[in-house]
Amino acid sequence: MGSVKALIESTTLTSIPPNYAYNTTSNTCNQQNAIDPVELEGQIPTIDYSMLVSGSGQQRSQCVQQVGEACRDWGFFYVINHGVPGEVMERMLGACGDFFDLREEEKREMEGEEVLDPIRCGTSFNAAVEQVFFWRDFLKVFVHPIFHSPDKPPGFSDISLNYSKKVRAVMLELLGAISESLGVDKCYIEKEMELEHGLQILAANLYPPCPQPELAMGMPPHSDHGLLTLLIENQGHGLQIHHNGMWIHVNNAPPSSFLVNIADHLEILSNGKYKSVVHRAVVNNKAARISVAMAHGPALDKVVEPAPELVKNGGYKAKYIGMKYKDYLASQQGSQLNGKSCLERLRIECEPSTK
Ligand SMILES: O=C(O)CCC(=O)C(=O)O
Ligand SMILES: [Fe+2]
Repeated sequence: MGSVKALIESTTLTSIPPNYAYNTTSNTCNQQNAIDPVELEGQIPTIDYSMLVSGSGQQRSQCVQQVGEACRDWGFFYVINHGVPGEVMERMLGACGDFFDLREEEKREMEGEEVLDPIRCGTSFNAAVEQVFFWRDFLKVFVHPIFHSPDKPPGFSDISLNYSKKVRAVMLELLGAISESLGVDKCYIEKEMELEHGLQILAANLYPPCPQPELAMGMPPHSDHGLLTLLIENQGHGLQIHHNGMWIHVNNAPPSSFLVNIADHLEILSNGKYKSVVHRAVVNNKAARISVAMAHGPALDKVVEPAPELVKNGGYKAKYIGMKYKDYLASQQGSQLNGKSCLERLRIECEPSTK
């Protein structure tokens, strides 16, 4: 199937083809889709990363507490002063733009066949199983534990290697703070999830300008697999997160910040103390939007289940059954993306224990 980029460049579109019409009554009459977005500005918490790595003891523990509150109350937060230079982020976004500018035949060589192929590009989310397509082209590359890269465009490999390493260091420090905020040792998540062999996926999204943005959808409501996602974008006005029953526009990112979100396997590991958050990407009719989401998960063969220490600390029974990360990934990426449906299948209904 051709990319959305090729579609809009092949002709002058004044309306979207019917198979991209997502926002029809049959699709939006249920669940989160029906709720109008409500703008709440400046509320997503901001974490000053420098306090974690170079603050005084007191500043650091204050920051760990803020991280814990952001995870508990929002599941999304900005990270500033993280030490990754703004130009490294810009170059990464630029290289992804150059990738999407490759000729269709060049991109087709990198389509991939299986959801676990280390380099995969395409359009929509999983066009093989979808009836309605999303206004989105994507590139997904496994960059850890083994680094992969498309061999085009020139420079992509160096830029993505440098970016991936820098983001990984930030992610590990954040997971350290998250571990501490859960009352366990700083290295707890890193060790338990075998992050030395952890999967890291660079996922680049292109949302070309759309003639009928109110009808199309860039990415449907979903939560991310893995532990933590760090996102950057070339412009705001696209991402929305579902918070307290409302859709919130995310468009006031502090300059050069990462937007970090809790993903499904941190919800499982923390036994639901920190929850992954449903989000979606809408499109606009003015300019192409590019986002680069760096997803960080455990080792592919790791069975993720609620951590015994965290189950006990909370005085609750395990709320999720364990599943191998690889199997979860294959199941989520190989079907239609639909809210938290994949995670819900692992949920155990249980009452608080009496002890
Ligand atoms: O483009 C965005 O802002 C969201 C992308 C996203 O949710 C994802 O890649 O999982
Ligand atoms: Fe996402």
